[in-house]
Amino acid sequence: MKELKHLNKYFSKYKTHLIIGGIITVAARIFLLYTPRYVKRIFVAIERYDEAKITSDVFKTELTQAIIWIIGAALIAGVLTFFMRQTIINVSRYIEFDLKNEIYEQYQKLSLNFYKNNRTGDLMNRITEDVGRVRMYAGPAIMYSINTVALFVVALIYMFKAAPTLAMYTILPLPILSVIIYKLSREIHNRSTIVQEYLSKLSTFTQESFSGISVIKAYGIEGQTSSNFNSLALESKEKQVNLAKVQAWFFPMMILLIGTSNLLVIYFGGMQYINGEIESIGTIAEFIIYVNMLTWPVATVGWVTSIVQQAEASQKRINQFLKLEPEIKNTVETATEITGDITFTNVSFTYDDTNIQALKGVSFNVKQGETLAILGKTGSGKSTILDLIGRLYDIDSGAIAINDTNIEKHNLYTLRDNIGYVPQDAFLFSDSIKNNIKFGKEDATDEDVIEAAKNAQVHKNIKKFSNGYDTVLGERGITLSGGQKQRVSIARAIIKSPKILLFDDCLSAVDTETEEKILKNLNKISKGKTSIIVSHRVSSAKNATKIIVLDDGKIVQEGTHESLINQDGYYKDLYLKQISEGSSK
Ligand SMILES: Nc1ncnc2c1ncn2[C@@H]1O[C@H](COP(=O)(O)OP(=O)(O)OP(=O)(O)O)[C@@H](O)[C@H]1O
Repeated sequence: MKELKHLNKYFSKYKTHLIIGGIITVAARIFLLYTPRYVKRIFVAIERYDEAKITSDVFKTELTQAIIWIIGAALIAGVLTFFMRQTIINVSRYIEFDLKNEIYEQYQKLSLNFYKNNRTGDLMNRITEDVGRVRMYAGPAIMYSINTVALFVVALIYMFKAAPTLAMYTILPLPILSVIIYKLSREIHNRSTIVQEYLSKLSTFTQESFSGISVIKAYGIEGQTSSNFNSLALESKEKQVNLAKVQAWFFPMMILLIGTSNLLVIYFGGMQYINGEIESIGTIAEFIIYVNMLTWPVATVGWVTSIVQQAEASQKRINQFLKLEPEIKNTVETATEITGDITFTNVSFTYDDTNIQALKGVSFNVKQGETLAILGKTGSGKSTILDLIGRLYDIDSGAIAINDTNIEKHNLYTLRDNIGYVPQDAFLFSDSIKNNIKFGKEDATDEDVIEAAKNAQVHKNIKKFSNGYDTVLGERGITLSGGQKQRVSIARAIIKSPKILLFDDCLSAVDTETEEKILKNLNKISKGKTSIIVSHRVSSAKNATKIIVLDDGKIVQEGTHESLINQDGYYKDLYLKQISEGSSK
């Protein structure tokens, strides 16, 4: 129960609901237990009438009173049971909601490394499946526990008052029942975990084959994919059948044990009645009802134990993530000023997971209003520089300063708020084009969106879609071409009008003519802002204030376009290659 202590703050938050729920539960059980006692009274009345100890009128009155009590108590117990669920089960839904939000917020805070080290499926599972299991503890488990304890205590008091020896015999099989149900529940849980694993394998497989359907068709491997699916589905079916086998034991066991308890009551009750140890045959009827009423709650002891164990395991998995401290910490609470002067001094950085040293002593400076272009072979560290400016990772040595203040001394949120970042792989959400652009600035007007799209040279394309800016992208909507995606992503960055614009090879999928137009627009809108353009094309870099060329994490060339084309090296070679390619087209 150590891990489940995390939920105490929520229990305390909803304590009023829980206390009321508890009181209602106890009251409902008290009313429920009126039935066996009044059934006994009916039997006693019949016996006394039979023995002519009471008149027909008295008998009728007693019978009517008992029936009214039974119906009335059952109705009240029913209404109270409804409110019992409404309070306690609702609390479990509130806790589920709070816990999901807590986990989601924590996920948002954690750094990129966390996402690299954990699989998306696992993250999703903890926020859905695991929270679901914890909810079973916070709601049903607590409700059934109060229910069982209340029913048991009240019933035992009545039973021992009515016939102590018979009460002993009656409750004998109940612990056995509880242990059997516990064992069955555990086995059911183990097998259903395996079934869940197979279901998620199956859905991952199906999802991937649908996403990659064009590749599957192009390679003509539909048959092979179907047979892979078939074998996975076959294994999944076997696991389901295994689960069904254990589940099939549940009710027969219950029926067997209820039957045994009933037989014990009838046998020992009958003996005691014959020996005159109990006053009426009605006591046997009363006890049979008790046995049937107690069986389910006792069975739930085993079930609840297994729920608590599952919840403990799930909460442990949740706590593992909740206790993680984000690697990138915001150390400054108040907003700091960002102007756009960026200085790298001897910066080195190694990726933890791959141990690749992506930057080795990199130093450069770019002033507010200037444009820096970064070129270099693939894997030379260009994107890493951009990631470090946004503090997606913290550096190992050296220093990065923004307007002379170390980047770690800036408020992290102000810093990121002042950056417009266009990543290498433009990611667009399954939402309208308008919302995808507005993602950069939530309060942007339609005019702002159009303006940004025009500057990113994508307005004309968007206008051609029948729904224009309301066209939905992604799974539910249309797919944009690589170049269109890049331009929507550029519009999203520039709509923010940030102090620093970072473009990570984001013009690679557009033709040189469109590239030229976008660069011209960017030049216009980035007045007074700092821009860093990562590219493999000289055409993107030639107008930059400064160009640096990276090779294996080090700056190997630095200068302006004019100076670099007159210098032997990567830049000049690239320039010559690209103009010869251009002229041969
Ligand atoms: N997220 C990451 N985790 C681990 N290693 C990484 C990560 N990103 C990049 N690397 C490694 O760091 C080195 C520099 O990568 P980076 O993406 O900065 O290069 P790049 O110059 O932008 O390449 P490209 O032109 O192909 O985009 C590469 O060797 C790469 O394998």
